[in-house]
Amino acid sequence: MRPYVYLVAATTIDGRIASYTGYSRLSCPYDLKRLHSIRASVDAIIVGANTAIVDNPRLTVRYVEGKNPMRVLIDGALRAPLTLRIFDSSAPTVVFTTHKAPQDKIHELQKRGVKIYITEGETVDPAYVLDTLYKQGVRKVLLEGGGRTNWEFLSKCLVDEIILTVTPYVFGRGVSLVEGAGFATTEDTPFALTLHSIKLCECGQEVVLKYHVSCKH
Ligand SMILES: NC(=O)C1=CN([C@@H]2O[C@H](COP(=O)(O)OP(=O)(O)OC[C@H]3O[C@@H](n4cnc5c(N)ncnc54)[C@H](O)[C@@H]3O)[C@@H](O)[C@H]2O)C=CC1
Ligand SMILES: Nc1nc(O)c(N)c(N[C@@H]2O[C@H](COP(=O)(O)O)[C@@H](O)[C@H]2O)n1
Repeated sequence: MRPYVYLVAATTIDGRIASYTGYSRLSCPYDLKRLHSIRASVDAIIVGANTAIVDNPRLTVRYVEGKNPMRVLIDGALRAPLTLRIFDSSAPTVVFTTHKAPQDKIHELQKRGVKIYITEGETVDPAYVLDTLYKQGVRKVLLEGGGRTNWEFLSKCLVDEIILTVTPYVFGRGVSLVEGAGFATTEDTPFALTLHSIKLCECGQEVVLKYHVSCKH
């Protein structure tokens, strides 16, 4: 058993979630409200190290009423500086890392109440992350990127729903919604997407697409 996983992001029309400089503020206020409603409905939010470092996000519920979910950072080498907001006391934070993590950083975070899982291997197995969270009572997870982390979960068929807001911008290069080794053809994906709904955002300029993800095998 594992939690239900929503992958939520805002992209440009050329499929980028960030520009080549890391700029990623794409969503309008209505879309941010939608994002925060999803945050309020889940038990945990997962982000990768680059998102934590580049954006320094709070990952809290602010634009709607609701409880802050647990924040989960996947950071194989524990590169995230201790000064990041994700390590403040506004919500519980859990880190999944590997033997590459510096010991002094681990101890400092543990002192602050951050739960650290040091997993075997060179990278963190996303299935292990979900299994561990499930055992802690987490039933719904919001995967908030970035591209590499989205790949880690999606390529292993560990996403159930994708909620994508397409915004009226073009970056030309930057970080794609999913950043990994890639698939050669549409046949090669281990999953299939089914369009569930299309909604024009209240701002009139953004389109919210919902896809259900099913595993082929
Ligand atoms: N527009 C949007 O909706 C969003 C945009 N972003 C943007 O995405 C960009 C970051 O995306 P990426 O560079 O693709 O990085 P990322 O945020 O996915 O982080 C990748 C890093 O996380 C760690 N990591 C992830 N999975 C791991 C695993 N299985 N094992 C070990 N370590 C693992 C590694 O350190 C890896 O280098 C940022 O610029 C951010 O602003 C992020 C979220 C949403
Ligand atoms: N859905 C969505 N739309 C955007 O335009 C975004 N830039 C993001 N980014 C995600 O939100 C995090 C920032 O969260 P806080 O406002 O600091 O709580 C950022 O790190 C991405 O995960 N998402």
